[in-house]
Amino acid sequence: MPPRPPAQLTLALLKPDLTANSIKTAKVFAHIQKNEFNIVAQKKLLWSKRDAEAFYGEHRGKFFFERLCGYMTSGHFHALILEKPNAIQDWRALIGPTHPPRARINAPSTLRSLYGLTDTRNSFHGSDAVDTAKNEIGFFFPEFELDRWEEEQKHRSCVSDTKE
Ligand SMILES: Nc1nc2c(ncn2[C@H]2C[C@H](O)[C@@H](COP(=O)(O)OP(=O)(O)OP(=O)(O)O)O2)c(=O)[nH]1
Ligand SMILES: Nc1ncnc2c1ncn2[C@@H]1O[C@H](COP(=O)(O)OP(=O)(O)O)[C@@H](O)[C@H]1O
Ligand SMILES: [Mg+2]
Repeated sequence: MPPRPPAQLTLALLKPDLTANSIKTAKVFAHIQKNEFNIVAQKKLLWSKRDAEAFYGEHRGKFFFERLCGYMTSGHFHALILEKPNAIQDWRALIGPTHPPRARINAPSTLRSLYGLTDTRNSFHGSDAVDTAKNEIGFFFPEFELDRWEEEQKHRSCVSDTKE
């Protein structure tokens, strides 16, 4: 039996346009399960403008920054911690390219292709790297004990190694 690859965490958002539609939201949770992501934590929240500007600070000054913050404060949305081997890369691959109109041409089976509306209202977010995921998990889930989770991963891999 090959050793079990280590699990990884990523921060996923189901943005307000999607969360407002309970049928589409249920379908997305089914996609998450079908793609074998484990939901380690989840919350539904409503952002202030300050929250949105803090999270998307890297885009301050870009032409779409105001409309992005307006979109992200337009309603409640889901924040999830997803766990899977290669969770960061797999979730980014599942949601697809940033712009849904292009995704519908280049990546038609991705979630942004299926559910995204426009370049700004693209319905999903996924952390883009290990450090980003750590920061974004801390941003949404300050109560989540990431160090403890990492210790548990080390223990799990030791146990599975000794079983080999
Ligand atoms: N470089 C640049 N691109 C722009 C500007 N304004 C709009 N665009 C781009 C953004 C989108 O990729 C595309 C369509 O713009 P829209 O105003 O329809 O924005 P978007 O598609 O994000 O729709 P939405 O804001 O959700 O209503 O054109 C701009 O001032 N500079
Ligand atoms: N050219 C654009 N026009 C409108 N909105 C954009 C554009 N580029 C990015 N955005 C919005 O800003 C968010 C963050 O952008 P970025 O980090 O580049 O993409 P991603 O969310 O795929 O990592 C995007 O999810 C989208 O909502
Ligand atoms: Mg990004």
